[in-house]
Amino acid sequence: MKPKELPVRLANIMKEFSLLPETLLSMPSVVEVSGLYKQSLNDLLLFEDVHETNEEKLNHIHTFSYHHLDRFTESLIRIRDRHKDVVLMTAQGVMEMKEAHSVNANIEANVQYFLDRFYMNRVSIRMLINQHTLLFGGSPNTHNHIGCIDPHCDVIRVIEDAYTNARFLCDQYYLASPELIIKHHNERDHKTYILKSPHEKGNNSPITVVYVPSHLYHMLFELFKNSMRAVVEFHESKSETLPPLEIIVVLGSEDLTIKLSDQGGGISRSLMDMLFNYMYSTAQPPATALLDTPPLAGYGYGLPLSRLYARYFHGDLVLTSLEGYGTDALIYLKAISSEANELLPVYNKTCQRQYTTSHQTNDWSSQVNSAMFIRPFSTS
Ligand SMILES: O=S(=O)(c1ccc(O)cc1O)N1Cc2ccccc2C1
Repeated sequence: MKPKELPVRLANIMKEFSLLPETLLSMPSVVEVSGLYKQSLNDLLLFEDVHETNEEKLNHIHTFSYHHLDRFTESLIRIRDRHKDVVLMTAQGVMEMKEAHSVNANIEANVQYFLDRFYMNRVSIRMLINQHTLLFGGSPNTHNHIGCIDPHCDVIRVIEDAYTNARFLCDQYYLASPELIIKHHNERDHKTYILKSPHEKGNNSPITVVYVPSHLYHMLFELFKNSMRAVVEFHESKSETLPPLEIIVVLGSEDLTIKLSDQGGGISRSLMDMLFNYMYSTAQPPATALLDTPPLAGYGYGLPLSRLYARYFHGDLVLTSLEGYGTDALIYLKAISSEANELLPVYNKTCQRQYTTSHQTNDWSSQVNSAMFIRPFSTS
């Protein structure tokens, strides 16, 4: 890791903090988060000079830097631990703001823009810290992982783990849970394999990708929770057997796509945007009642954060819903590792303009033109 990478990323997002609407910046939880970042930046700056030494101190630095490296790694671990509740704290700050002030579309747009970049910045900082502590922290290397990156991440296995754990939660709370059918299609050998039940081991070559298993798990666990809840609640009054979830994994030449389909009744287009909106996901209006009773409560940020994990390595997470029937959730990953570099927020004029310009009001309007709705007399 370039020695200045971490302080640069911390400093970038701290500068952006200062552009936030005062109504959010002044919230107690946000003030506390800002304090954590200042503290952590100061911790890192203590190591600033270690890398800039002239020749004659080099020998001294060698012994010192080994000792220093330990202190540097310890400092990173302390920073990672200090920031472990930042997502919850900022969500609390959003909640405090909604209770204390009226929020207009402009503030909502700024909060959405900021939190996407703030959480992406945080994912990248935690990634750097984990890489450093795993590579230099002395812990034994888990079977040729590079830090937290698995060069042969077995997608089906992570799907099975996420399904099993989400299903356990679902059974505990609803005393029922849908089955899962897994299909996978490999562009290279043009065959589609169907695994009826997840524990059945297919004898075909596993679909693997260079990825961070914990990121993939986080996304899948979130999607399984949503789909299981949807299927159980949509069908419980119908006392039918629950329709199974279906997953298809397709390894293409550029994309590795995972599509999870449920028959959970879906969601209307007008509500869909709320699922990724930090302001709605932290509020308690009926709209989020959909997704915030136990055991899925407290996962209000689950979808926006999962989408950030997907986008961090230039992938994406997309929902398409058929209201009244069910929802497809698609995770797109880069099939080629060289394409999967980090996607980082950049602090520049464009970003500053985002906070300073007021968002244009709607420049489309819906006209009811009665002439269009005059039915021709029916001939039937
Ligand atoms: O909005 S959803 O279509 C939905 C959203 C995301 C997802 O991953 C899967 C989904 O199915 N859906 C979530 C949910 C919860 C309780 C009752 C009904 C529903 C409908």
